[in-house]
Amino acid sequence: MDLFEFADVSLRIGDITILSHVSMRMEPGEIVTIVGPNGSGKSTLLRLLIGSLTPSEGRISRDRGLRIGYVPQRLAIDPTLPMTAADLLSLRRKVRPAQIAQALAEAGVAGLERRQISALSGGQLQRVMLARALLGEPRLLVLDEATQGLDQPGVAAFYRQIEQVRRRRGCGVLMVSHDLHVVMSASDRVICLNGHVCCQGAPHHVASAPEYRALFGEGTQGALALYTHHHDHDHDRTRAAE
Ligand SMILES: Nc1ncnc2c1ncn2[C@@H]1O[C@H](COP(=O)(O)OP(=O)(O)OP(=O)(O)O)[C@@H](O)[C@H]1O
Repeated sequence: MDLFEFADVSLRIGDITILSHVSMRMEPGEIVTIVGPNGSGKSTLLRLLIGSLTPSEGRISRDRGLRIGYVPQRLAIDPTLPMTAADLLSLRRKVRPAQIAQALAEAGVAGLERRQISALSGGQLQRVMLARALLGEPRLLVLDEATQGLDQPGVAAFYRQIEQVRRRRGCGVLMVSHDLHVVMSASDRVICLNGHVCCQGAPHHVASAPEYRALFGEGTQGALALYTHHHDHDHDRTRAAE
């Protein structure tokens, strides 16, 4: 059974069509990355998946009892509040100190229980957020630009951590990222979104596209190369005016 399936899902808010006829599915243990330009609906798709938005049309089915661990773009609470990493991990559920220690270790930040959130580096904070998601024993990890603000080595290290988690737990990983040159190597499949699914496939197919190679290494422009790969259709027909 797939972890989840989107069948011809559209989302409109007011007069604006944000997502149009999106169909996708994920198998257990897969790492899938969603790329696309700003405003292309990536975060909206994740919100539909975790159930905080409902489709206007189409159907989203999730495997029975699917537990999703969500790592947001940034912390929704003030990071300067006096709060330790252990406090953050205990906010939503009652957890034993041993569970906290184990989750932090698995996320690559062992021993930081008593550290104030305000004293964590960006990379450490993202790992604490990952630890928080792992506490729910997810079968699917969902990461929304979780490496924003990290430097290049920090980004690469974070994705290595994610791969380790996947290897150890066998959970699926769905992520939105602009760090295409890094996530390409870590992903089983890449989906390019621009209000609808433009193209998708194995990273090596995408990486061999001349458009991609021409732009490879030019930071987030790599995402643009992927986005133009196999581009044989007109976006204006499926997007409402923004
Ligand atoms: N609640 C809302 N009401 C109206 N428009 C919305 C709402 N939420 C999102 N949008 C619009 O939907 C579009 C897609 O937004 P979304 O945040 O999903 O894009 P994104 O691909 O994640 O962008 P980015 O790469 O900049 O994070 C944008 O044009 C945004 O303005």
